[in-house]
Parts: sequence; C-alpha cells; structure tokens
Amino acid sequence: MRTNRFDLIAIGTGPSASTVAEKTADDGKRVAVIESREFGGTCALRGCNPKKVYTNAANLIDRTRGGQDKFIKSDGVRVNWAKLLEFKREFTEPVLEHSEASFQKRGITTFHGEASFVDPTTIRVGEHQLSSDRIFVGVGGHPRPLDVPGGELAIHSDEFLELESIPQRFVFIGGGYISMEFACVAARCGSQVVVLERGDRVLSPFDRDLVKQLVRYGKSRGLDVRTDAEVTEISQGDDGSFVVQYRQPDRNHATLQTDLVVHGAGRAPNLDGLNLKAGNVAFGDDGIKVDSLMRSVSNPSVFSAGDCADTGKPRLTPVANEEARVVVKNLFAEHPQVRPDYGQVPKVAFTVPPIASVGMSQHQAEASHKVVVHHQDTSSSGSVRKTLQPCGGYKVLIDKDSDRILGAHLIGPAADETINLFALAMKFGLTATDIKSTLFAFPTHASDVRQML
Ligand SMILES: Cc1cc2nc3c(=O)[nH]c(=O)nc-3n(C[C@H](O)[C@H](O)[C@H](O)COP(=O)(O)OP(=O)(O)OC[C@H]3O[C@@H](n4cnc5c(N)ncnc54)[C@H](O)[C@@H]3O)c2cc1C
Ligand SMILES: NC(=O)c1ccc[n+]([C@@H]2O[C@H](COP(=O)([O-])OP(=O)(O)OC[C@H]3O[C@@H](n4cnc5c(N)ncnc54)[C@H](O)[C@@H]3O)[C@@H](O)[C@H]2O)c1
Repeated sequence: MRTNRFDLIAIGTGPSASTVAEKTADDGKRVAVIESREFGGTCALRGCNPKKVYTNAANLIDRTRGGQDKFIKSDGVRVNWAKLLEFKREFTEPVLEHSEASFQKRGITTFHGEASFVDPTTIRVGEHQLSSDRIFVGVGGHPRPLDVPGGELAIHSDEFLELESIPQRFVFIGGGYISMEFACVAARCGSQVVVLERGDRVLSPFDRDLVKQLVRYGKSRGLDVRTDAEVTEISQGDDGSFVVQYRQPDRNHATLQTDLVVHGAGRAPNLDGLNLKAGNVAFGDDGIKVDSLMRSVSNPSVFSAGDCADTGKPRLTPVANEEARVVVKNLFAEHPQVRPDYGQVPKVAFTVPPIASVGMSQHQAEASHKVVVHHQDTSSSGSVRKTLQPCGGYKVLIDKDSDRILGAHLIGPAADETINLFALAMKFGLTATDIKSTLFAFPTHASDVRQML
C-alpha cells in the first residue's frame, strides 16, 4: 500500500476539524481531511442548526396559540410536519452539497471512510495509508449505548430530525438538552409527550428554580416530565407500539405505552474505531487525554479538540471552536504556548421558551462569596406578556464585595440572546453598576437587564 505524506491529517469535518484543516490549508500547508459520514459534522447536519429550525417552529406555534385567546383568529394552529422537514432540509442540503467541495477548493485532499491509526504518525482510511507528523482528531461523539434490555429500539436525535411524520405519543429517555429540546418540539406539534429522567431534576446545567418554571409551563401545554424515573426496559408489541418500563422510588415499576421512544440519555466520544492504542494516543471514557495546549498527553504528533477531547468543558460548538483556534496556533509553533480562553461558557437549552445560564450556580456562588441574589418570576411582566409566551424569569448573582456578576440565569423569550450580554460583561469584569449605567434600546429584552441588577 502506497503511503501519502501530508503536513496535517485532520479526522472529522465538524466545527473543530474543519477550522483546523481550513486555516492550516490557507497557510499553504498540504492537508488531508477524512470523514466517515457525510461531510459537514454534527452541528451543521444533525445538531445545533437543524435543531434550531424545529425549536423556532415550536416557539412560533406556542406564541401563536398564546395569541389565539386574544387577537389571532383561527380554529387551531397545527403543524405541517412534512413541510417542516422540507424547511429543515433547506439548511442541511447546501451543507451536504458544498462542504466537501469547499475543502477541495482550498486545496485540501478529501477522503471518505473511517480513519484508524496504524502507528503514531500513520492513518489508514479504506485502501489509503496517510502519514504526517501532525494529526488532528476531531471525531465528535455519538449517543451512548442505552444499557437496558431493548435499548436499541429507541431512536436517536439524528433520526428524530429526519422523521417523516410525527406520532401521537412519544417517550423521551433522559431529561438533558436533547430530550428537553425535542420533547418541547413534539409537544407543541401536538403529540402526547413523556420525559423520563432518572435524576431528581431535568436540565441539570441550569438553575433549579427556573427549570421548575419551565416544567410547569410545559405541563400546561402537554409535556409530562417525570423525575426519579429510571428506564429499565423497552419492548415492542405485535401492533408496533412500544412499552417502556421504568423504576420510581415510591413504586416498584411503572410502564408506559407509546408510539416512539427517543434516546436522550447522553453521548460519548467517537473513539471506538480509531485504534488509538496503535497510535499511542491515551484516552478514557471522557475522550482523548490532552494537555492545556490541546496536544495528546502521550503522542506529541496528535492534537484533539471538541466533543472527543477530555477537557472537562461542556460539549458545545463554541467550545470546539475555541479549542480549534488554539490547535491552529500550536500545531506548527516551535514553542507552542497558546491555551484556550474559555471565559465563562454561556449555555442555552432551546426549549419552549429557552433557558440559559452563564457562570456560577447559586449554590457555587454562595459557597465561595457574599452574594446578592436577584431572583424573580417575570411571567406576568409587560415585556414577557407582550410576546404571548407567558413564562419568564431571572436569577442574577452579584458579588457583594466587588459588585461583579458571578452568575446569570434566565428563562423566557430572548433568554438565548440576552445571556450573551452577561457573558460579555463577565468576561470583561464589568460591575452591576457599569451595566446599569449603560443605555439599552427600549423596549427590548436587553433593556430588562437593568432591572435584574
Ligand atoms: C441534537 C444535537 C443538538 C445540539 N445542539 C447544540 C446547540 O444548540 N449548541 C451547541 O453549542 N452545541 C450543540 N450540540 C453539540 C455540538 O453539535 C457539538 O458540540 C459540536 O458539533 C462538536 O464539534 P466537533 O468538531 O467536536 O465534532 P462533530 O461536529 O461531532 O464532528 C465530528 C465528525 O467526525 C466524524 N468522524 C467520527 N469518527 C470518525 C472516524 N473514525 N473517521 C473519520 N471521521 C470520523 C463524524 O462523522 C463527524 O462528522 C448539539 C448536539 C446534538 C447531537
Ligand atoms: N442546546 C445545546 O447546546 C445542546 C443541545 C443538544 C445537545 N447538546 C450537547 O449534547 C450533549 C448530550 O446531550 P444529551 O441530552 O443526550 O445528554 P445529557 O448528558 O445532557 O443528558 C442526559 C440525561 O439522561 C439521563 N439518563 C441517563 N440514563 C437514563 C435512564 N436509563 N433513564 C432515565 N434517564 C437517564 C441523565 O441523568 C441525564 O440527565 C449535551 O451534554 C450537550 O453537550 C447541546
């Protein structure tokens, strides 16, 4: 087998690998990119972007229904699911069509297939063998296998985003980002939806009080969230429907009959087929072990970033992008020294309405600082009611000594946008007084921030 030599081999085409490959090629280096599925990665094809089409639709339906009792005249708002799927494809199909060509236009050599290490500087893909002193691994993740009998009967988020029609009944396993976002979509589109979460709360990265508000609002709109409910078995009957068994502390076992079961019980790094041992690349359950320069701790030729790198950071696109920026700086540096500047990573679950968070939780802040807590349910305030989606609230944590923001937690219309103001303020150390002294356009959701401080 002939071996092709490159300055860089990038494995994957998600946000992390495409940034690393493109910037390196733009610098005049010989780059190879390998992708085992469609070119474009999770975020653009099966994650953030297509998902947002569905959650925007669900929020629109929710608000339109909110107006029906008031000034919108119609005999019921219904979704045309097939058209929604078509609309989603308007955003994914261009990626499918153009992604590989755009690598090639930059002079990057593209390969299709599953990459695996042959030795610390050699990669095999299909019939090809490629070698380089620099290999970037940005292979992302996949749904963690559901370790219960019948676990394989549950569909994954990829399949949810490609459903041709929407069934009457759904059960979602897990109460994290994926389940709660998709469950809100399904419920607003008319299905009966149950979320089963084994922990004592859903959406654990978000503020407990605001999550309670979200669950209450969802309940009044067809979304049934059950906590302390661990799924133990899934089976399928002769009529094609499914039975989900789960355990709750107060009962032995409960069962639910449903038309579709969706796995939202967590994801794991895509490391299985990479033969990392042959590449001398150390890894664990949480991904490839990297140092603070994003380099493998065991093989100096290998860098990694994004969902498959074990950094302890949330597995989100902005995190993957920041780590990729660092890799680009360090790959060919004589003395690599750039480290990620994560700042405070803002998090948003695109539920109905969205919920957002940046910085410390109330518990973390109170354990380490003297804290002023500004917490309010704003569902009945004018600015929230005007949106026809009466669910809003905030919890802002301010350090009593320095007047700086320690954490901000928001729910409601535009929470997904407003959280970025807090991220900016926190990164640059603005005080609550600085923010309050800034004029914001009115009436906007940003202008509500002054009342939160
Ligand atoms: C349903 C869903 C919704 C999401 N929503 C959001 C959101 O709203 N906001 C947000 O910030 N994040 C979101 N995320 C997370 C976000 O998509 C990821 O954090 C991001 O895509 C990580 O980028 P990456 O480059 O690490 O990997 P990916 O984007 O996962 O790309 C990895 C690529 O590597 C390929 N690959 C895997 N193994 C091999 C191999 N052996 N050889 C060759 N190629 C291989 C894969 O096919 C894939 O194309 C969402 C994720 C999901 C699943
Ligand atoms: N808006 C966003 O930024 C966004 C959206 C989707 C996904 N993501 C990324 O994808 C990752 C994976 O998302 P996810 O929602 O699959 O995982 P997650 O880790 O966020 O949540 C999984 C949940 O499933 C529960 N669970 C596990 N096994 C269970 C069982 N047998 N029965 C009942 N509950 C069970 C866990 O307790 C947990 O609460 C996220 O952590 C995030 O990094 C981000």
